[in-house]
Amino acid sequence: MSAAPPDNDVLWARGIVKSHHGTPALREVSIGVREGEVLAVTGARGSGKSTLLGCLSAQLPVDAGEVWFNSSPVHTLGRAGREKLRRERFGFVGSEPQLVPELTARENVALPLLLAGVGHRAAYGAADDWLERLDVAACAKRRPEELIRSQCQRIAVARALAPLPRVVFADDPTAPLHREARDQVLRILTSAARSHQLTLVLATHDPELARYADRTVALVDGRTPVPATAVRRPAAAPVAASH
Ligand SMILES: Nc1ncnc2c1ncn2[C@@H]1O[C@H](COP(=O)(O)OP(=O)(O)OP(=O)(O)O)[C@@H](O)[C@H]1O
Repeated sequence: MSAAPPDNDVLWARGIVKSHHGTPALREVSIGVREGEVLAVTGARGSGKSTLLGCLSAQLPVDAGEVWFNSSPVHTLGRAGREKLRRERFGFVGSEPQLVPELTARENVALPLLLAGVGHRAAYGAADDWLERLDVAACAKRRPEELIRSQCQRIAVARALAPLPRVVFADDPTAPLHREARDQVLRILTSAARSHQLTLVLATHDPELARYADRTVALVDGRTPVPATAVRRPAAAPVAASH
């Protein structure tokens, strides 16, 4: 029997164990993510970052341990319950943009809003807004095949943020970007999260990118050797959500 999750933790996990086809990826990881914080999960390749984000975001069922979202258990949900939670509360940006190839940039960003029942005008209005913020408004009517990878990745970020999910999970989101675009996308992602009180969990193998986070948790070989002492970033001047 475990303790109840603290009230101010939007995500809370205790003793998560997860293997992929017999390969251990997480070995009793415990972590709390506070409401509205930007948390960086760092670690070398293969240290378990993607698996941890998968377990916290209800994409992967855990083998053992507990995951709670908003003081409700996630580890006891079946596939349908996890899908509903992901659709309604979470946004996801991966290292590949994974846009729908048949749709334009604007349609890709509007899609999750339309699927959630938002009206046509409001959904496309929000899509235009977020494309503008991510500096890809000029791509609105183009399909992914007509765009370069870094433009597609900005569109994927716009798509994740437009529905204003409670938590955004970003798994190495700047992998396809060169340095300048990388910094811009991370600034927009983190400042948008802060200005809209979204919680952002950012996995990266690049410890330099942790400077964008409020707090960092390091994974080593599927464990968190420095659990709660997590490095706290000094308060920084807020960055505007749009530019
Ligand atoms: N689908 C899979 N099948 C088998 N093993 C897997 C699978 N996914 C991950 N693993 C293994 O689980 C461990 C953790 O992988 P994970 O992708 O979570 O780490 P990571 O820190 O995100 O790595 P990277 O930075 O390369 O994405 C590694 O040993 C990896 O090889």
